[in-house]
Amino acid sequence: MKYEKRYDTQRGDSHAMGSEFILELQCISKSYRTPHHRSTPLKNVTANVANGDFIIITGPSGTGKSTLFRLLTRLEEPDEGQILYLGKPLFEWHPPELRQKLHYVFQAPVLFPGTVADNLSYSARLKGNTLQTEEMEDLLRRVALPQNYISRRIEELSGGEKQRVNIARSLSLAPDVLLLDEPTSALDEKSAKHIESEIKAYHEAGHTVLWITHSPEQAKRLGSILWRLKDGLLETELVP
Ligand SMILES: Nc1ncnc2c1ncn2[C@@H]1O[C@H](COP(=O)(O)OP(=O)(O)OP(=O)(O)O)[C@@H](O)[C@H]1O
Repeated sequence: MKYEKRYDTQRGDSHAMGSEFILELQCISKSYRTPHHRSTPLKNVTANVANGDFIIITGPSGTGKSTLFRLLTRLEEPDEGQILYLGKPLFEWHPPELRQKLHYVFQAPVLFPGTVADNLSYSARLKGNTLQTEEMEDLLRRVALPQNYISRRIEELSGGEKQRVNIARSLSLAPDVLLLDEPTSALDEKSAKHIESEIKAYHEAGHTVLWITHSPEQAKRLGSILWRLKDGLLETELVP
């Protein structure tokens, strides 16, 4: 699959958009307090994402990786600090528009009852378009699912198959920034590598990707920038 290249030069175009960075996290803090538990997954986190970056996010369980994605898509708000997308604070974006541009692929697939086709064409329908059968077949091929899965019912699929339908549906949205939360956690190694190469192609076409993983091997294969979250702090390093 060839993705249409969106930008001639990644960094150059982000400057052309009027902001040096596509995403800016400025002194972000987030705490949770329940009667039995208090945690502060993010403490004064500052980081920037340039247009076209491929960032791997890693860190022990419960250190705020998914929290970060929830803040980026305004499913939750930070207690302190602000996040800018294309130079504009997130609270100035209309959430549905924001979530099409900054798209969160949840770790547990969120699909509605019906067929694979119903789910794949959902985003197009929201925009008043229809998705042709060939386009759906192409989406399935991109996530290594057989084309006859178009008519399969969601409730008949395995966890890994649902995860792949979920990724295919997200790709059909062509978001500027793809936020992937352990997207291959339910997949065998061959399928996981297939997804990795599709997401790499998506990135090479000029999109920005943030990918949460617990696998050091996967991190090495994929990203050029590593964000490590621990004790509320974010360390950044370049992957050689
Ligand atoms: N709605 C909530 N209410 C209370 N605590 C929460 C809530 N959401 C998250 N937390 C807590 O915040 C911390 C960070 O959670 P988060 O899901 O971001 O971790 P994570 O790094 O993505 O973990 P994992 O690698 O296990 O998926 C955890 O201690 C979690 O218990």
